[in-house]
Amino acid sequence: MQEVHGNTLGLKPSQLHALRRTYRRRVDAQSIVTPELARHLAEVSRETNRQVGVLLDRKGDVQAVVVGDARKLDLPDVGRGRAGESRLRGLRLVHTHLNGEPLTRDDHTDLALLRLDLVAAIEVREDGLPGRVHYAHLLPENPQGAMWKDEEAPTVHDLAYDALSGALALEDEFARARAARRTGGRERAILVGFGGKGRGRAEAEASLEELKELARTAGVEVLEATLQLRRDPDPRYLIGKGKLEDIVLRSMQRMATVIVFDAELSPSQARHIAEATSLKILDRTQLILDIFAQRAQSADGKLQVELAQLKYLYPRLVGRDDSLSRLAGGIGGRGPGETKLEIDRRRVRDRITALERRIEALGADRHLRRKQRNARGLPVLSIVGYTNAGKSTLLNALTDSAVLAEDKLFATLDPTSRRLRFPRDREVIITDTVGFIRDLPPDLVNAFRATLEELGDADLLLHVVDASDPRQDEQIAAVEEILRGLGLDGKRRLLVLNKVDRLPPETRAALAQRRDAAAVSAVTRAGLAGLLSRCEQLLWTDGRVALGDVIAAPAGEEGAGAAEHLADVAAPEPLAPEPPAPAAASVPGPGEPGPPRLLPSSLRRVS
Ligand SMILES: Nc1nc2c(ncn2[C@@H]2O[C@H](COP(=O)(O)OP(=O)(O)OP(=O)(O)O)[C@@H](O)[C@H]2O)c(=O)[nH]1
Ligand SMILES: [Mg+2]
Repeated sequence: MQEVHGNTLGLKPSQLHALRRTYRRRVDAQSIVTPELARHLAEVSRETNRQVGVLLDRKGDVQAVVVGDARKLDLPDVGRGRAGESRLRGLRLVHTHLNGEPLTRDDHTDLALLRLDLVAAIEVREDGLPGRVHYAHLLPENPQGAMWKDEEAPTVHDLAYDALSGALALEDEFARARAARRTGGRERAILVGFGGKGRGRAEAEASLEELKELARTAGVEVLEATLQLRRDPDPRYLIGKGKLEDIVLRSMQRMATVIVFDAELSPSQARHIAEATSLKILDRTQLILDIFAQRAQSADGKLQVELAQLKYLYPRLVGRDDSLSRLAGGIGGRGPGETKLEIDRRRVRDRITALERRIEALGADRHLRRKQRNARGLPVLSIVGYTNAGKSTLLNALTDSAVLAEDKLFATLDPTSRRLRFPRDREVIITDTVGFIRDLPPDLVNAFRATLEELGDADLLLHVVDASDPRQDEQIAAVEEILRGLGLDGKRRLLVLNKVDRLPPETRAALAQRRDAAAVSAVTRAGLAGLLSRCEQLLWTDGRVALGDVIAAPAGEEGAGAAEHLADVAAPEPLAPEPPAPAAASVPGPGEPGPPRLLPSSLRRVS
């Protein structure tokens, strides 16, 4: 005889026996419950003063008998992981309520989370006979956003709902909606912010805003964003279990395909959450990695992103295999190459080693080219700054070129260099770099170390800030922190407050003064002449004397003012077009003439 699940402790042998006998009962496939079964459940329930329930399959056979306490019933594990997003579980729960209450929150949660065909509660009357029946089934996506429909019947005899056809029709609807969504193609995400000790509400909210930007950049449709403040992170789920339940319910309602956490999840948290929700789970780092994977253009960039992804993935490749398939494909599972993530740990490790070697080899090339460039003795001006600060736009404005600039995070991945000519025939190399971001994943910093180390050659760093962004203080701090991590904090740099066209004129000069910065607008070109003369001063007047000092240049007076044209200040000169990716043999040997252009291709584009 099969086991009776749940709260069986303290039941009399006769009661247990009656419960076990329930397994012999059958219902026809269409009916929610038969009057006989309802009477039996009500009787045992009244006698034990506990809720009693059965899980019926689609043939109408009893799959499990469960007993709870007077107010609730805990279902046994009915198997985790959905058969498919458009499928229901193929089980309906029929149980008793002792206090005449309608369906509870727990009932609805079970219905939704377990994707049951149906949940029914039979009121048990004082006399132990079955009374009203409340039942609910899930609903397809609807404009009201309702997840389920509640119905009731005065007695078991009045139940007219066809449970089997109802479930099949629903599955059809789900499948149709799913197919329609698939043609839409975009991932649909719920974002989850997290704050607590060491991260107050304001900071957590700002960070969540940034996560929205990241998601947008990654091409994810953000359905909603929710924030949890909690003193200590839950070791298992990061957020509280109740909150997670809410999120899963919402995700079902909104047909989300992915949940993105604004935190770095430990491998075990990611696994537990994925198991509890059957959804794809991403954290902030993975989202950033995905953006990089989508954007990497150069061979070097692709290798570096792949390396970072694999390093992130490696500790997560434990346990159930399907954690892998859940990671593979779509957002977060995209590799820049044709690498499939369905490879085992050993192959991942081998791949990591191989990638590291190749990146190192490319690094040696780069080193050689840099030496050549340094031999030419041109000063190097490198633009750094938070992502989306306007670095590429500034480079374009200064050199009249057309580097991709757009209102997305990490528009630039590969460093680009241009020649910039100052008056008196002075020339510099000006380079644009990948944008920084708060909590830049360490694997990514490491992977891009090779690219970023070029910053070590810079004579001056132009730290570009979006002066119109309310988060600029944190952004400046984040950039400084990353520069420190790269050992570049000793470099002299000039703060450039960009986008001042968005500020009221009277605050521009004050802000520039306070931060001892140059105020510019890369778009209207205001302040560019002033910026250039400060660069000139730092490079040639003060420059080369106190290398390694952070120079506090005289406070600027520019910032306000009409658009200034640069035509007579700087004659921009784009570099020669890039030749096809050079083979190792194409690196000129000693004495050989270098490439007929000012800059080695490695700087224009990492190759
Ligand atoms: N209003 C205004 N918008 C600007 C200015 N400079 C840049 N932008 C806009 O800011 C957005 C980002 O510019 P980018 O030049 O791509 O920024 P970036 O720093 O290179 O960004 P990443 O490469 O993504 O790190 C674009 O939509 C630009 O048009 C400016 O001076 N004023
Ligand atoms: Mg850029």
